Amino acid sequence: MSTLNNRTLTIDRSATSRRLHAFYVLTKPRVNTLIVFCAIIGMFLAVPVGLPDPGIVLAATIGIAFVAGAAAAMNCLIESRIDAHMARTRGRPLPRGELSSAETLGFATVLGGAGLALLHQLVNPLTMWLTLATFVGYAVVYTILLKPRTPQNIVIGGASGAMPPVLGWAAVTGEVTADALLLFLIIFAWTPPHFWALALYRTEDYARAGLPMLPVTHGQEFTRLSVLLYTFILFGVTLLPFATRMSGWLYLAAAVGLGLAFLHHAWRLYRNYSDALARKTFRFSILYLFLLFAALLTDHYLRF
Ligand code: HEM
Ligand SMILES: CC(C)=CCC/C(C)=C/CC/C(C)=C/COP(=O)(O)OP(=O)(O)O
Repeated sequence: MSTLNNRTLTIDRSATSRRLHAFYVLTKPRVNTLIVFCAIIGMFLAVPVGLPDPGIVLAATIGIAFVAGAAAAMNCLIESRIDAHMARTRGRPLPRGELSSAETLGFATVLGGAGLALLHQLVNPLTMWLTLATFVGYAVVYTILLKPRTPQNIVIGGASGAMPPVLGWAAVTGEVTADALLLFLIIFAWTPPHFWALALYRTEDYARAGLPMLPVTHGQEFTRLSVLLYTFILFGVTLLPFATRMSGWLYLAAAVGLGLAFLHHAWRLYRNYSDALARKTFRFSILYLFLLFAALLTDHYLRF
């Protein structure tokens, strides 16, 4: 009898941990780690000398992470049918039937509500409103309105992905300055080459799901050219923090080095396409953004 009870307990426990893991997957934890990292860098860059208030940093980080997780869960809910058609996404909790729509909606509401309350009570109302606007920008404007309608979906929708450093900045200063907008601009220009590199080697997936991504609507060659053009724009935009004296020589060296490496990937992709190269370029885009923001932070503290 006691053996049976033990076994039932073990099965229950593993069922519970599977469900907890499914909720965790809904928040797109890997994407959101970089999103939150960029928000934290925004918090540190916003303070001219010294460190931001650790209590604000902690509350803002948790608040932004919760709302970003809720936005990802809403995206999974809205796109569960589309996700079922794509090899990359069909293993997500909703298409697999691990979680119901009601559970996902409940989870996103509680997580997002908790994040917004935290931002309002422990950070400041401006950050709460900007984070809410970012949530709506991703879950509604991008996911519902733009993504199924236009290949410019990620160019326009990228504005919400570019918000995290602005949110971090607003959290510690209570305002949004021109320097914060430069950080926005960097992620905004980075998003098209980041996403289109992936879309190039996932074109069949997107075509099957009926989504008008650039390689589906305008073909591979036009997309490769677009990646190259946006990587040039990104290169120019990343020089602005140095040009405006927001950042110094160390940052400039990193921006030029990383920018040339990104251009090298984009150029090779343009001249000599392969899925493997597109995958490599996509992976590099992530490393690039991480290192560029790390360079902004290092430069900020080594100059003082
Ligand atoms: C509208 C803007 C964006 C679009 C459409 C987009 C699209 C995508 C897609 C489709 C993936 C593959 C995800 C998967 O297979 O689960 C991905 C991965 C990723 N994205 Fe983005 N992205 C955007 C903005 C951003 C931003 C702003 C960041 C960070 C600041 C970011 C960071 C990442 C990271 C770290 C991954 C890798 C995830 C992994 O390894 O599983 N993305 N992105
Ligand atoms: C509140 C806050 C900071 C929110 C930030 C959330 C945000 C704007 C995320 C953008 C990055 C992202 C998850 C893209 C996935 O694109 P996709 O949804 O087209 O990818 P999929 O096909 O994998 O679902």
